[in-house]
Amino acid sequence: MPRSTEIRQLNDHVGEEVTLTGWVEATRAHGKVAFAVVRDGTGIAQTVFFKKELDPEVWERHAALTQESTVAVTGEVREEPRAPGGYEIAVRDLQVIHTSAEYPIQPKEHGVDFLLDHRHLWLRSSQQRAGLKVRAEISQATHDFFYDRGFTRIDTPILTGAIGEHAGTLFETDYFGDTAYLAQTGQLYVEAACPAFRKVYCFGPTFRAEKSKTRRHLTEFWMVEPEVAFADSDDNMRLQEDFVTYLVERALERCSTELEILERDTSVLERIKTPFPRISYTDAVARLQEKGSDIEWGRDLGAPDEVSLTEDHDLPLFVYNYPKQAKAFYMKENPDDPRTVLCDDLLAPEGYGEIIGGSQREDDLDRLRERIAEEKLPEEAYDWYLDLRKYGSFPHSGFGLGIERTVAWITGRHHIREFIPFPRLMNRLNP
Ligand SMILES: NC(=O)C[C@H]([NH3+])C(=O)NS(=O)(=O)OC[C@H]1O[C@@H](n2cnc3c(N)ncnc32)[C@H](O)[C@@H]1O
Ligand SMILES: [Mg+2]
Repeated sequence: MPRSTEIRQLNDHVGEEVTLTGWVEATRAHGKVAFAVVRDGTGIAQTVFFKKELDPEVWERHAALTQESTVAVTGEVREEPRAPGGYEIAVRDLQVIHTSAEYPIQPKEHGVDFLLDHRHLWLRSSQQRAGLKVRAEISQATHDFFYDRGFTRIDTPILTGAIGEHAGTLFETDYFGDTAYLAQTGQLYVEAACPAFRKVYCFGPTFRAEKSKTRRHLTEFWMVEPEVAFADSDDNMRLQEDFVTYLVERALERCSTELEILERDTSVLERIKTPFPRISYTDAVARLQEKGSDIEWGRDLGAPDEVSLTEDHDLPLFVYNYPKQAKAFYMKENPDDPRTVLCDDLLAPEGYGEIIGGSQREDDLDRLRERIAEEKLPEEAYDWYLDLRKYGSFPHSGFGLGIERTVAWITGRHHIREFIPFPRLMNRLNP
C-alpha cells in the first residue's frame, strides 16, 4: 500500500505531494475540471482534477468512479478556503482500489427502518460519524474524569446469577444447565469492590428486556456506574453534577465540529454549571398536580412528568427521595420518612428526562434481607451481596449514567439509537 497521509493532518503538508486513501463520497465534473470528495475516516477532502494536466486514463478513471469506491489519490495539497477543511488536493494520479457496487444510501431522504437495516453502511454518513465521535469523546472523558479523581476501574461481569434491577426485565440464558442473566447493572459488583478500593467505577454494556419503544430505551445500552464508600446521597448528587458538567465541557471543548454537523445550539450547553437544582419527589408531585397532572403520591414519574418538571429549567434537575415502592430493593430507607428511600434521578433539560439513577445503599444486613424478601427475590442469589453487610458494612452510594441518553441530550438529537454503533431495540437484533 502507498504511504498515505491522513486528511486530519493536511494542514501540515501544504505545498507537498501526498497520497490519500479512502472512500469516494461524491464526484462532479464541469467541462475540463472535475472533483471527487474523499473520506478517509479522519475527515473529508476535496480533490480536483484538471484535464489538461492529467494522463487521459486518470481522467477516465475519475469519470468511472462510483459512490463509496475506494481510491488512492496522489496530488499537491493547496489551500482552498471554499473546500472542506480549507484545503484541496490538485490530483496527479488516481488509483482505484475497488469500484463499489451501486451504494444503497443515496444523498436523499431514507426512512429510519431502511437506515437501521443498513446501519453497517449508515455509520459512514456525516451525521452518524459525528454522533459516534461525540460518544467516543464522552466515553474517553468518562475514563479521564474518574482516573483523575483516583477511582479504580472495575470490569464487572456480563453473565450473572443475581437480579440487579428489576426481575421483569431480565434476559435469561442457559448456563450449563443453570440460568444466567445478562447484567442489568454492574452496581452490586462495584459495591463489593469498595472495601478494596474505596471509590470505583464500571463502564460497559448492560441489558434490559424492556418492552419499551420510546426514544429513550435500548435493550442493550452502556452505563457508567461509580460507587463510593463513606459517601451519602448528598455526596452522590454532588459527584453526579460534577461529572455531567465535566462531560458537557469536554464536548464543547473537543467536539465543536461534530456539534456543528449535528446542528446543535451550543449556547444551551454553555449554560450548564453546578449546582443543579433539586426537588424532592413529594414536592415534585405537588408541582405536577398544580400543573394539572393526575399523578398521585407513590407512583413513579413517567416521561411526560419529567418533561413537565424540567420545562422551567435550563439546568439538569435532581428529583430525590422517591417512594420505596417505586424503587429497587437495595436503596436505603430515608430515616426522616420511611415511606421514601435516599435516591435521586437526574433529569436532563429540553425534554430528555432521566439520564442518571442513583442512591445510597442499604447497609444494614437485616433491613436489606427484609427488602429482598419483600421484593420476593431469591435470597440465595444474594448471599455474597449480603456478606458486604456482614463483614465491615459501610455507608456508600453510587449511580448509573446512561451514555446514549446523555449523548443524545448533549447533541440535541431525538433518538438514542443513533448513539450506539449497532442499536438493539425490542424489534431489532441485526445488523
Ligand atoms: N449504579 C446504579 O446505582 C445504577 C442502578 N443500578 C441502575 O441501573 N439505575 S437505572 O435503572 O435507573 O439506570 C441508570 C441509567 O441507565 C440508563 N438506562 C436505563 N435503562 C435504559 C434503557 N433501557 N435504555 C437506555 N438507557 C437506559 C438511564 O440513563 C438511567 O438513568
Ligand atoms: Mg432509573
